[in-house]
Amino acid sequence: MSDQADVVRLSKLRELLETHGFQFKKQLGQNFLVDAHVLHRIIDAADIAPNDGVFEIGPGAGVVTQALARKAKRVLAVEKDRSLAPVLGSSLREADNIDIRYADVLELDLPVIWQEFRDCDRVSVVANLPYYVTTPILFHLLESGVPIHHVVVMVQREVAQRLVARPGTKDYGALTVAVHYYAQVELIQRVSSGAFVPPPNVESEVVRLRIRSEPPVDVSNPALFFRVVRSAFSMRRKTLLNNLTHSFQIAKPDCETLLKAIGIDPVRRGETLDLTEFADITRALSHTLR
Ligand SMILES: C[S@@+](CC[C@H](N)C(=O)[O-])C[C@H]1O[C@@H](n2cnc3c(N)ncnc32)[C@H](O)[C@@H]1O
Repeated sequence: MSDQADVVRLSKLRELLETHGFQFKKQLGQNFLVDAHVLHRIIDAADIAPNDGVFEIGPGAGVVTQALARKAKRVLAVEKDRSLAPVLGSSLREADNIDIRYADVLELDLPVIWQEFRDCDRVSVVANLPYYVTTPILFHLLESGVPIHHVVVMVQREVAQRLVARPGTKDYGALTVAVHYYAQVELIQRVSSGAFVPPPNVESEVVRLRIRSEPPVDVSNPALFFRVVRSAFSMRRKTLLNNLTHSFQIAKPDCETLLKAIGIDPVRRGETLDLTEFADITRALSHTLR
């Protein structure tokens, strides 16, 4: 179906929801997309080939789902709100390559779900995310170990800025470092609140995460790497030395020697360190903690 069909469908969204007596649930982050231009930017960014699978989180009324199904081999979408079943049953009735599961995505065993994409060349994740669970969902995906090509997601603009922040800036934090460990992040499109029904009270942004095949830094112990990152940002105004000694229970002089040995000034703040420096600290600490 054509792009024009999306415009028509979007204009009928309210009618479809009313027909089925659907009530929006704010607590589930239900802000449905009604802007055809933004929809097409999402689909373009997902760059789906005919033999690809797509995992969609939160199909809502199925607007993004339908557009994805026109490009992909199969779409598996997981929706927490069962009351959307009649709406989705009606909006997706013509597609035979869409499978909807009613579940909380955070409770799904993703390696098991990925089995269903066995016959697909690549699998991407696409979602207009429910903002109240953005970070847990991103980590559920990234830490699952399943092979993901791209993740194209609509997030709150504030989160998008944190994802692309540079060391030494106020937006740079544990989320930035952790996501960069797994992926390269690109900003795709700023989206105003008028693109949704009902409009959220924050601005949004579409971002694309290109999942790395290998981490960008050599970290022999990823669990320790993430502990170091969390520790460095645990008290932002404290020095690296203070945060690390507190989290890892090492004597201050020993920690100072360790940091100096790898060329890192102990009085720096965690927010000034880049990924390579976090990796250096992890390796040094793994010898000390042995
Ligand atoms: C921002 S809306 C997006 C709806 C639709 N994709 C669109 O773009 O119009 C987020 C959707 O995620 C669903 N949702 C919320 N929490 C969820 C969870 N934990 N697991 C799966 N779906 C969830 C909501 O019910 C809602 O349909």
